[in-house]
Amino acid sequence: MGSTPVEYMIEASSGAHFSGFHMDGMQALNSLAGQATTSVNESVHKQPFIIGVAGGAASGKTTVCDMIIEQLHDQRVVLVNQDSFYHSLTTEELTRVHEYNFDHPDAFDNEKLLLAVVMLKQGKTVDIPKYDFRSYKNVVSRRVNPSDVIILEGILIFHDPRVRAMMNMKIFVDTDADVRLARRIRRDTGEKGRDIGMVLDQYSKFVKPAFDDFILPTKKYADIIIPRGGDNHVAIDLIVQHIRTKLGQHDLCKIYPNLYVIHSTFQIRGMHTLIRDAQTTKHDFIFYADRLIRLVVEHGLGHLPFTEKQVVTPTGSVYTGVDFCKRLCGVSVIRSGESMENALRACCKGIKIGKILIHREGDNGQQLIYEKLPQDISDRHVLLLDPILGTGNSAVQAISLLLKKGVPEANIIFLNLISAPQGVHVVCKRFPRIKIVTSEIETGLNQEFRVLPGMGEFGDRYFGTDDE
Ligand SMILES: Nc1ncnc2c1ncn2[C@@H]1O[C@H](COP(=O)(O)OP(=O)(O)O)[C@@H](O)[C@H]1O
Ligand SMILES: Nc1ccn([C@@H]2O[C@H](COP(=O)(O)O)[C@@H](O)[C@H]2O)c(=O)n1
Ligand SMILES: [Mg+2]
Repeated sequence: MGSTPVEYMIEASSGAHFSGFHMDGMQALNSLAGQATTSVNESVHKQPFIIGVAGGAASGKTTVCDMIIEQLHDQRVVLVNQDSFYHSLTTEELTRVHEYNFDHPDAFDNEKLLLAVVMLKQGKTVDIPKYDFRSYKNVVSRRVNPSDVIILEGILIFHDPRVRAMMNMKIFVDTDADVRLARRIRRDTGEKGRDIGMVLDQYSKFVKPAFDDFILPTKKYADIIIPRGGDNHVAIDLIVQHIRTKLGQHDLCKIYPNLYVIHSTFQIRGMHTLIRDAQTTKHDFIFYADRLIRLVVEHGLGHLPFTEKQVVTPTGSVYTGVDFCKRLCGVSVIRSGESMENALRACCKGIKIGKILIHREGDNGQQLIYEKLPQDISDRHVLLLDPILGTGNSAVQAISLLLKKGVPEANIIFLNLISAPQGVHVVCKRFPRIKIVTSEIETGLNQEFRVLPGMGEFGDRYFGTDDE
């Protein structure tokens, strides 16, 4: 697998945190440092979803993994077993194999495992050794191709914090010790052709103590603990559902839990196709932009807090519902943001709407020119309106002003029609508690800081101030 230092590989992979947008991630950092330079990354690669499955020996890990793989039949899934990374025994060790502790973390080549996971995470092909339980050696290797889902399975797969950190989901299979022992005896005497006395000796000398000392302490890292292993169909269904949702999500949503991209449908794609088309008439542009804006606004309102409310229906029955949040207001970033005001007014009768004007000089120098905000804005939830999030520089100015006015960061919902990854990184990193709701994530920015593929100057097209 070459001799590239693992630390370097991890660093590159933790571009993983800018998943799918490695270069753009770096550029976002530059932007953060006030030097917004961005271009479209041509070598975008989608990050795989990495699942770790740990648990005692014979707890049912492989069985659970097989069931997940079967249910994810339409995805590219690869299973990597920690067993593959057992050190081959030397001739000396082979003569005293009954004294060898296969359940200790040192029994594995942890660096090799780490490197393999880093490479798979980066979408690279990797050769994984195959371990033979009868000869106690790595005999051959198999080629593993990049996949959408990578499942890492093994008794101590949560042991190394570097491997753990690369996992998107951690599962611990929790099976009673007696059941594990009974299964182990059956498996080792059958499949591995071992003597029952040897199996029991190994269990009391190494397997049980190592479970208590090394495996059980990693249970705390699990996101999901599955009792009854493969018999727990509900847990497996839920896990598969979650993986499917995550795979369908934009990679940025995996990094920033407060970024919400509205669920795409062919209607939504169709509307985007129309408003992005340079040939679309002004009338159609406004019509379809309004439809999309309305969807974003409705989705954004769904993130406001609510209180439970009961009403009596005309049939005399009690309906338990919710009451809308009353303390809210809109703030539009002039001029494009004003295009979103109608949709907000249509959803929230009589809502107060403030305004902010930020002057753009190039795209580095941003200057706040004008603001008119409700006096009691600090007591309100704020829907900040701007159809396009590009570099994130104007957004940072606008949000900073709201914070200065006393609006809690968590009370701000930033509504966009389209958002560039660079802007998302900048805003989400600087203001991790605000929510961004958008209808599509763009590819990137061009040299002039224009969003790509974008839809041109939104304000000009919407308000009819472009040349035509
Ligand atoms: N729910 C179950 N009921 C009965 N036998 C099971 C169950 N789950 C696993 N087994 C059996 O127990 C043994 C160990 O299961 P496996 O999934 O290989 O565990 P692990 O990968 O954790 O070592 C296998 O022989 C398997 O067929
Ligand atoms: N040569 C070996 C290598 C490992 N073991 C045992 O396998 C167990 C881990 O495998 P699971 O599929 O059960 O996770 C572990 O308890 C080792 O003791 C072995 O017996 N011989
Ligand atoms: Mg197994």
